Amino acid sequence: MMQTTGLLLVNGRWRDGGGSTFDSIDPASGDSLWQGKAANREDVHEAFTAARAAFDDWSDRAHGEREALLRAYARTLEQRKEALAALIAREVGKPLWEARTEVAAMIGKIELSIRAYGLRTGSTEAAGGHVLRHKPHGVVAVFGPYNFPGHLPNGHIVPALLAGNCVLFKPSEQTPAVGEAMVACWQAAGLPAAVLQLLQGERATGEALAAHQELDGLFFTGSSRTGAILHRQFAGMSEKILALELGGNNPLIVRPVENLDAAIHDVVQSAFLTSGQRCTCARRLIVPDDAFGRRFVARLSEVVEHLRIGAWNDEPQPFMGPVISAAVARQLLDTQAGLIGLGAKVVLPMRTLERGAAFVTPGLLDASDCEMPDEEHFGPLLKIIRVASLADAITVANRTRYGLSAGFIGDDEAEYRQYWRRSRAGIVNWNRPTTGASGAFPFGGIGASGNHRASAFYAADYCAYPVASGESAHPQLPEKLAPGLNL
Ligand SMILES: NC(=O)c1ccc[n+]([C@@H]2O[C@H](COP(=O)([O-])OP(=O)(O)OC[C@H]3O[C@@H](n4cnc5c(N)ncnc54)[C@H](O)[C@@H]3O)[C@@H](O)[C@H]2O)c1
Ligand SMILES: O=CCC[C@H](NC(=O)CCC(=O)O)C(=O)O
Repeated sequence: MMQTTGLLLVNGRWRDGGGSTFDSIDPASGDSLWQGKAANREDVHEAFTAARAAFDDWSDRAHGEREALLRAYARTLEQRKEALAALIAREVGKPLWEARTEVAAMIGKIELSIRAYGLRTGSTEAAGGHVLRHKPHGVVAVFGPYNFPGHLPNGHIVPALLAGNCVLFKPSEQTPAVGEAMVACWQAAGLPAAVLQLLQGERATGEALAAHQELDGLFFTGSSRTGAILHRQFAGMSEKILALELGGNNPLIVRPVENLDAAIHDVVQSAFLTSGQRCTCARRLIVPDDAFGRRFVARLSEVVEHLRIGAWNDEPQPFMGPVISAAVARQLLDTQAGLIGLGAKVVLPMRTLERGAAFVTPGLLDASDCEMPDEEHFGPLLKIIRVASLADAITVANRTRYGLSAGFIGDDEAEYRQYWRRSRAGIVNWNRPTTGASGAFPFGGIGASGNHRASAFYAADYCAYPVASGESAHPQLPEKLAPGLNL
């Protein structure tokens, strides 16, 4: 297992924070796996001062030099990949097989970001001495969520550094160990001091970072609730760039298919991968209210009931692990009880396992006859809604203020095209899970799922701003002077 220290990295020095102590708990065992002190306002201020001082040198470096540092970081990740995967798995609770895919995505992000920078934010020249270049914003903060503690902050940090920004990184307070291990990889790769700094902490640290006057931009992945707070906080500050990657209440429409089990597979991957803790997870399954729909739900229930649930290192490996904490498991069970109180019928109950308080089984509720709140329930709880027609399915799918991912399962292409035209989401899939988006494409949502700054391949766009220049090595008189001008 990778060793971590519980320290901050400020101006190239690992040291204690001045704030209160907090722990990271392995959700499977309940053991503390990391303990450290949060960064307080003074720590945050010191990090901003150091980042500002480091910025000119870092942004002046040749682009190729920054690319080389990114590749050195990728090599370090490659060398440490097994240990890093084990740490991710243990801290989040996801199975080792899945944590390995997270590390692979982190490594893959390097070449994708280099390609994206060239295609979306590189330099171009046009006739007449017109040149387009891009410049970094300056000092930016990255706040990460707990469900992908490596891959998602990495998806902001890599393109931000490549563009020449200095970054202050605050991992989720639930996954500080992975945040530390990731920053240690950058340091081992030779990144100069203060170009990337680590500020551990809870909400107060995030608030101090977001409110600092030296901040030029904030790249945030997390809940829509926190995203809305930050959006309000940044109102009237058009000089600061804010990229929000938020949650969803994602619909998945099911229509007749020949291969029932292939369709069930896609639903399970959509709703229960990572114990339902992916922003792209399907939350609402919209099925026909007929014999096919009933057969579909019966088979789904049978398959879901037998999903293997276990700890990250169990053998054989489980499909899914615990949720992030016992507190979150309790909240999910309360949510289930609340929905039942509103009239939802239990198809398969979510319940706690004796294995530990953070282990819950996946639940299925039939919510056809009740008014459900338009909320993201971030866990393995799928609501089923029966509808009479495709038109009704589309109406129900769009009945949300969110717009992250959406899916359509069905053999009829014309029906899918009809849905695609009416859908309101940044990711719309056909006969594929709603999860597992490609890093080679933009990734982001509309509505309450973001602020129109898609990440993944388009992260390059919010990491640099365009500068258009008309250039000439020497002043030159034009062939024709303006009327009334004599030279
Ligand atoms: N769209 C995406 O790309 C994407 C990806 C992963 C997760 N998510 C979403 O993230 C959520 C799960 O992650 P989470 O629970 O860690 O999110 P969260 O919003 O609780 O926390 C995210 C980060 O914000 C910080 N924070 C919380 N309140 C703050 C405040 N008032 N000011 C400044 N910082 C504050 C936290 O400390 C943490 O670092 C889900 O809603 C999920 O859908 C979205
Ligand atoms: O939890 C939210 C992210 C889910 C994940 N999305 C990506 O990995 C986007 C691609 C990228 O950022 O490179 C998914 O779709 O499962």
